[in-house]
Amino acid sequence: MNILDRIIIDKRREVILKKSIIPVSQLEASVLFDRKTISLSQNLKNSNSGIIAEHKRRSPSKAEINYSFTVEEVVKGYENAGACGISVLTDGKYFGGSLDDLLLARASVNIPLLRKEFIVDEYQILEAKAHGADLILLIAAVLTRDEIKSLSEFAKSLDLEVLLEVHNSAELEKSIMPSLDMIGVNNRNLKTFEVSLDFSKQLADKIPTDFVKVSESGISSIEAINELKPYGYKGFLIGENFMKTNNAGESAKEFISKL
Ligand SMILES: O=C(O)c1ccccc1NCC(=O)[C@H](O)[C@H](O)COP(=O)(O)O
Repeated sequence: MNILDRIIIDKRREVILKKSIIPVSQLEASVLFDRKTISLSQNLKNSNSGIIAEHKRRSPSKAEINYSFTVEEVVKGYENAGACGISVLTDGKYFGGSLDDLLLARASVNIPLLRKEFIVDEYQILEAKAHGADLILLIAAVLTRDEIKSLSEFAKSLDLEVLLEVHNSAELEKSIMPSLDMIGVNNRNLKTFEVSLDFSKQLADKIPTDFVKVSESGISSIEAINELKPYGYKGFLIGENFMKTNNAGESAKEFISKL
């Protein structure tokens, strides 16, 4: 079984357990539930840099990345660097993240926050809203078209934007629908961990112009961004390249200043 399938099996179990402990009414009672969200897609359209910086402690493709800074320090550093938005990984088992990370990030910055999670159930979207997210990620590789439709429409009903992630043309073709805001091409194959910017380049023309295009993963140089921009990409999701340094915020600042 590949890692993505394993993550999804664990995630479905986790959601069942969480639902039995924290009722929806408790999520809806969060003071953040009625908060007006901030649009990442608008920020990306109006930005020259387009950087979405990620808080990522570790990942299945790389054991530990960085533990020396607090969530607050990292996300404030990203905001100060001029990032358009921040992605916060909330999966615990494989990425060492949590919903508390999202909450701490929300309390620290005023730019859009993506709940980076393996979403398989509306409950996780309610959690995202209750913990201060502005947008959610849906991964086409693990969802049917009907699931993408119902989950994205549910997110939109809560005023959350939706970033749909694809890795190949079959995933893209099955997923295009009006309830998405941004389409992200993951340069990392989540089943084999192969990374190549060619995935973004090959799919670019197939993404309808109504969606903001985001290139995700494996981006570590200004040259990579300059290569991707002519393909219409407005957003660039970067995690490891910043988090592996001894100061993620400063590293993002130096990177963005060169764009
Ligand atoms: O990063 C992984 O190893 C990974 C493995 C399995 C599923 C998802 C995974 N990553 C999530 C992401 O999408 C990345 O963290 C994000 O795009 C940033 O990538 P990078 O800049 O390469 O850290």
